Amino acid sequence: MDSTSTKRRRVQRSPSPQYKIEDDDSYEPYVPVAQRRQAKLAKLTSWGTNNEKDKAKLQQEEEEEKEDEEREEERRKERARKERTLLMEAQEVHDKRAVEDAKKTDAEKAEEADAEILAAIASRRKLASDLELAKGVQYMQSLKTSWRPPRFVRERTEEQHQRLRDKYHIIVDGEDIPPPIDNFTDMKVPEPLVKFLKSKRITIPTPIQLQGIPTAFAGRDMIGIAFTGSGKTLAFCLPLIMFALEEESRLPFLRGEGPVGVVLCPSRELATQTYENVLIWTAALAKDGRYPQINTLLCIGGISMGEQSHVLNKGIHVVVATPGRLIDMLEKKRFTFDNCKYLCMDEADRMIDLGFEDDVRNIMSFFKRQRQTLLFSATMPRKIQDFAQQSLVKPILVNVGRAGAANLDVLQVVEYVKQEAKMVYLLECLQKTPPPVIIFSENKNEVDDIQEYLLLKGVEAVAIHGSKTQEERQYAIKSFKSGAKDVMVASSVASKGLDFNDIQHVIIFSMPKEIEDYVHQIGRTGRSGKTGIATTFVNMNTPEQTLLDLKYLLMEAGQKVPPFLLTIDDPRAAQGGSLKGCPVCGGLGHGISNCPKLEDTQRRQMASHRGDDDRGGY
Ligand SMILES: Nc1ncnc2c1ncn2[C@@H]1O[C@H](COP(=O)(O)OP(=O)(O)OP(=O)(O)O)[C@@H](O)[C@H]1O
Repeated sequence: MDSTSTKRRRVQRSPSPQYKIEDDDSYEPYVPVAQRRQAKLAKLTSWGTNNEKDKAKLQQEEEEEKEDEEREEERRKERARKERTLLMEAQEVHDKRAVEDAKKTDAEKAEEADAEILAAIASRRKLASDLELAKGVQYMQSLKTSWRPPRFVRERTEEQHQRLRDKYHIIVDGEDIPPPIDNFTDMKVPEPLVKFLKSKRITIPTPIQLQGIPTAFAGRDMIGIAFTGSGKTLAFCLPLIMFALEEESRLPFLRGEGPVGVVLCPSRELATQTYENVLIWTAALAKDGRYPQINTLLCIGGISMGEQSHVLNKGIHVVVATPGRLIDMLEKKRFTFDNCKYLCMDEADRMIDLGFEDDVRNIMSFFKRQRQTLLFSATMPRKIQDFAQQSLVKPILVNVGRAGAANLDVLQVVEYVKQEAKMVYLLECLQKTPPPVIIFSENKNEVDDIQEYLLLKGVEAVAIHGSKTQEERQYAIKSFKSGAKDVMVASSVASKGLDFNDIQHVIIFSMPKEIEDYVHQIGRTGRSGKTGIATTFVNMNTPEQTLLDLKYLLMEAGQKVPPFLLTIDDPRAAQGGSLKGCPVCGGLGHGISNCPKLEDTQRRQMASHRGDDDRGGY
């Protein structure tokens, strides 16, 4: 800017709080432009000179002044723009948002609120161990194994693979997905084991096995989701047994060496059952004489590890454990995970979900090298899937049916039974099918009351819940499994993963608040392709939201919905909102903001912060 214009600006501005005059001494009163022009004209006229030169000069000066004025006006506007207060801007943003909000429907607003809650709970740390997180270790490639699909399978096109998946309703997601194989022999499962499985009527792989076993054999991290009773145990145990066989054949394990892999379970009962399966399958291999003995250790609370000393004194190939006892053993260095490279979590959503996440992270910190991680469950809400997926290496998702959907082989009957009429009606219900029957109740005292009532009525019943001793629990399972007892009354302890022979009928005496628990409970029947019945008692004590979850689940499974359930309206439908399942529990009848599981988890977390958490199952 030149000095003339500076000066001109000074004279043109009247003092105001906003435009401070820099040099008061040079102040000149403001003379409007028109007045100045008049003065100039008068001056020229008075000189009596009317020549062309003077006129041109006057014109030029006028033009310059005009330009100056325009420039000044521009600057003024610019300054005004810059000096708009933040408050004004904030007000504008607020007004704009208010207009946008007014346009949104209640359902859209609710959806936004749900997304915010989900984002808040999803911001948890990854599942990688503390050590891995601290060292910033991040594995980018999956583990390499020596397993290859047979050549004729490799030569199939991707379209052929997909056709096979479509045939069995298998949904997969991930990079470089190994091919599905619909035959155990083609999967290269050792012949004596194939023979043994055949003797147990396991001849054709189930959908989760057909895609899950090749995926695990190929060393890939995976999330396996499939209906209750669809053979997930074999899908994750077989690969571990094969890896153990391979390592033992290469260099036999000596005392203090191993394990090759570990299977983590959320309850002692489930761990015991998985352990027994591994024992049977590895024994079938060893019996053949061509394969080495695989040593398996059961590592659960409530049993003396002295009983397992015969295994601890040898090299260990496989460990089946509950988290609490496993951490204890690792801390005492009874064995190490220095060479462990396979970690499978059964009922994984439970393990990660209900406050056991830190235990799992702690267990992971004992691994000294890259591992293959597998998560399996019948219910795996989106929140857990997202969370787990971030923590696995190039994971493959193998999904058979919707996660959390009921097994279609179970006939679901829901009956309205008044609280005081339940016991009597229970006896009537027991007549529906021959034994064995399981009765579920949410409450330990109620479990005891039901057992007592049935015993009085001459029904051979055992009971199992978290407050029973380990011996009592073992006795109940053993006598029920062997057929010595006809009825087992259980709290949710027995609902997850336990595989009893040919349960005919499941009676849910009190409907659990969380629909996932219901799915697991009815899933004790209708296993391995057989059909079963589930009768559920509901009444006015059952929360409406639970009833809505139940209504949608029945509709999804194509089951008969009783009239009293049909009359319950979904408030979300009234708002015109979407009826997507809850990402926290998978329930179809509510959103995240009123998820009973989220409430429970938060309550549990608060309890654990206070130090009064009950981890009874361990
Ligand atoms: N390919 C197969 N063909 C027939 N039966 C099978 C097959 N694979 C496993 N089974 C049998 O099916 C039953 C259920 O298997 P398993 O306990 O592994 O189910 P699951 O999917 O883990 O169920 P849950 O989700 O309830 O734990 C078992 O008795 C098992 O022996």
